[in-house]
Amino acid sequence: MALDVGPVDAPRLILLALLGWAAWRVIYNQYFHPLAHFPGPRWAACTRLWLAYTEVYRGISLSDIRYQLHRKYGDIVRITPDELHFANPDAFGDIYNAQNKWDTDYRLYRALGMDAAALCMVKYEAAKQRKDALSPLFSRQSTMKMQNLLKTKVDSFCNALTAQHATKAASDLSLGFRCLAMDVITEICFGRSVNVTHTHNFQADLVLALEEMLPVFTLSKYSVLIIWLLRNIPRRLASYLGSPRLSSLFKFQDMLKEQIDGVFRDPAQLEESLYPTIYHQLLSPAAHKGRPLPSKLSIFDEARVLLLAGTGAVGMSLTTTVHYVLSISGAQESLRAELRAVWPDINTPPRYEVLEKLPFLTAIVREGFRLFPGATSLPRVVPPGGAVISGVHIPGGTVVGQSFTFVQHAEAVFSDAHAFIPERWLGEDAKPPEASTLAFSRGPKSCLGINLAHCEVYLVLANLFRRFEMRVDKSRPVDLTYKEHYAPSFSGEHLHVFCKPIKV
Ligand code: HEM
Repeated sequence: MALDVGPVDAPRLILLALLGWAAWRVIYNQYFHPLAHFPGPRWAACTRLWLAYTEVYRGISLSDIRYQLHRKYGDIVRITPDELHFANPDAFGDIYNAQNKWDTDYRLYRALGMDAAALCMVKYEAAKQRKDALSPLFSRQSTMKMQNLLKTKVDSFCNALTAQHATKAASDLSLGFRCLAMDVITEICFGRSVNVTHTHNFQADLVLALEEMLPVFTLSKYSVLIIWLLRNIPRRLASYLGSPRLSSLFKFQDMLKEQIDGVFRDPAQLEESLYPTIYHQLLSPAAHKGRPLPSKLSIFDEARVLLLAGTGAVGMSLTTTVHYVLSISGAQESLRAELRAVWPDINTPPRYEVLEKLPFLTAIVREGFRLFPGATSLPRVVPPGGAVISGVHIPGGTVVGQSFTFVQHAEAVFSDAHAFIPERWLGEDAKPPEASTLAFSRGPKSCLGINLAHCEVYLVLANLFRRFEMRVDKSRPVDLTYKEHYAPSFSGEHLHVFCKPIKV
């Protein structure tokens, strides 16, 4: 006999079917899922909503959640129904290495709302092709060629510090480093610097707007609606919900769109540029080896990723490093003495190639990158055949990851791991240099800007410590506690430093 479903019963039936499906998913995830035997909170195994509740509603940073879970459940924790997180530092190399051509997990990468950029492409092959096209712009050779341009930006930054000191005020270096990094990345990528270093004490709206955007990425991991809004929200509403500063971000995006329209309309204008930009690379048929060139939208997404990636990590790792150097008695004097030996005349700074050979400066750079809480757990999808991670077979399709701090801050790898000890990179028992580049990840999705980041960090530290006597403003003690929103965000008191110029 046919079931007589009237118009009133249909919604009820749909609701019942949905509830039944949800109940079945919970039971399946708990008892029959291939990851059912991995330890973790019961509700985390049932539904992703547990993590959303803990991270978004309770406001606990994902990095803290992971440490708490590993303390309770051991080395491998099931953090959502289909995701495992590893505490054992050996897992890092099993997940992030050049041989693993694994896809990335769409839930994190799509959440950034820039799907058509290499970083957010979840399929290995597509991401690699795009990255290969961009890489020459950020090679070591190319970075060396751009050094004079970097030097100009660092000089402007130092002039801003000098001007601020003339008013007897401390400089907000947390923002200052990000302003400088933003000036550099916009000049290199788009041939047009935003010049935010000139903003009074570095309070640049564009930099602050990027910081305000970070928590949105934590929300968008759990909601497609927010991802949609990221692209489509009316500007007025965004500024109302967020802050008026967002308008500076919108203006910048308009500038990018205009630029992209311009190069599509008249590619010949690229020939006028003094340096190659991302447009030269992304619109070069040779760089794409005969494959179709990216669309306007795709270039726009790439540009936005570069702005984000090239600003925050450089700025925050410099903040971390300078804070620690200034917290060790005598460290800035030792560094200055080393710098003076290769830079006796203050008006004739050495090139990066000289600076990168200085042992103490190098040890400081490495230790700074190690302590910077850099990347979150970057989720990768185990291929269908499964994989062995940390000595355990993990089924295909599992999302796996390890927060970099589980290696960089692990006592088993670095003794007294939370202390800033540049000496661990010096002498006969020195740690191998590659251990300091973990912060840039490993394998096919490792950082595109590693050469540029090193060059910037060396030039900035050398200029700061050779050209200024620095003293922390103790009335405003810095707080480097961070919250994880894809990238870490330092939401506490900024690093304020009196920077007194050195004349000779
Ligand atoms: C201290 C500075 C930096 C650190 C610690 C850092 C770290 C990282 C890490 C860990 C990743 C991997 C992200 C993932 O797999 O999700 C990454 C990717 C990336 N970084 Fe950096 N980064 C830094 C500076 C820069 C700079 C200056 C640029 C500018 C060009 C840049 C551009 C990128 C891009 C475009 C990607 C995506 C690569 C891909 O699509 O596979 N980064 N970075």
